[in-house]
Amino acid sequence: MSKTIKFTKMHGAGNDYIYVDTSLYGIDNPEAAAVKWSDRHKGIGSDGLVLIDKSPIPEADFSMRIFNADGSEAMMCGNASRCIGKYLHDKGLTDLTEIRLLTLSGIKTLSLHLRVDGTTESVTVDMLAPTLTCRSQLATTDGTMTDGEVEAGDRTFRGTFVSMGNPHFVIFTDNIDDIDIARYGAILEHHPLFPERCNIEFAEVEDNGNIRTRVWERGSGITMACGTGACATAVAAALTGRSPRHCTIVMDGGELDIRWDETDGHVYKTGPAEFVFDGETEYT
Ligand SMILES: N[C@@H](CCC[C@H](N)C(=O)O)C(=O)O
Repeated sequence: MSKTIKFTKMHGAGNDYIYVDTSLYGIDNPEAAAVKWSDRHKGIGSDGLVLIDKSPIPEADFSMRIFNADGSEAMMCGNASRCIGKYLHDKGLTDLTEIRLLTLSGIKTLSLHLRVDGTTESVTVDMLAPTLTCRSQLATTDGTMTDGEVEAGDRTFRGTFVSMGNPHFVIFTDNIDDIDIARYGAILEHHPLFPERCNIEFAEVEDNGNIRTRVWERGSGITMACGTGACATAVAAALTGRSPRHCTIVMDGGELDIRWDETDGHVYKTGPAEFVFDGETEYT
């Protein structure tokens, strides 16, 4: 039987998702809904689907699940987590301005920065500590790779593996605008080095110290920004001596401020969160 689902379209630095409050609207098959609704021609159009609910455990306030446009579920989404903060606060679902969000990669704290009219302008997310050794996500003998060589079709790239819960491979280059992101991103996403597939970031340090980054996301392809990808890029840049631990990542859809704290080892990500529109759709 078909039912009407209310949803909200939001974006963080151009990384756009469809948000559904599953405490109101149950979605039995989120994988299929993500594929159908994300379609930019025949659906609503998005980089994926995000489900928001109350937390099932007392240590967190709310929970999220994220499905890419191909229906695959990811452990975490940095841009969506900021949008969830705005969604919950600006729709009056919570008075909290520090929200503990349960994700598949742990509880992330969202700190909301409000405008004078009380709406949310930007959000800082404590993304917890990056993981640099992960044998399930990286098939090297020790589960690490820093500036290692990887072949992709007719090219060899050097890159660094960083997991922010989800896997990232960060490639620094001097000619970012000349790289065919669609071609090499797709090859690298499915490279045997990455048993769970991988998100791929191509990055270039600019003269002013900002890091220009273009993204190929696992399960969604080229996106305008990736929050976990921005964190992974900043961590890879600091690890390899290309940048201090606090930097600005400039993506096609906007800028994210990333700080890898020396004391607690956590990565703090600050950036915009925007409503696009509310809508409803039939769900069968
Ligand atoms: N856009 C996201 C990450 C979404 C999941 C990713 N494609 C994956 O499969 O790991 C972000 O902002 O972090």
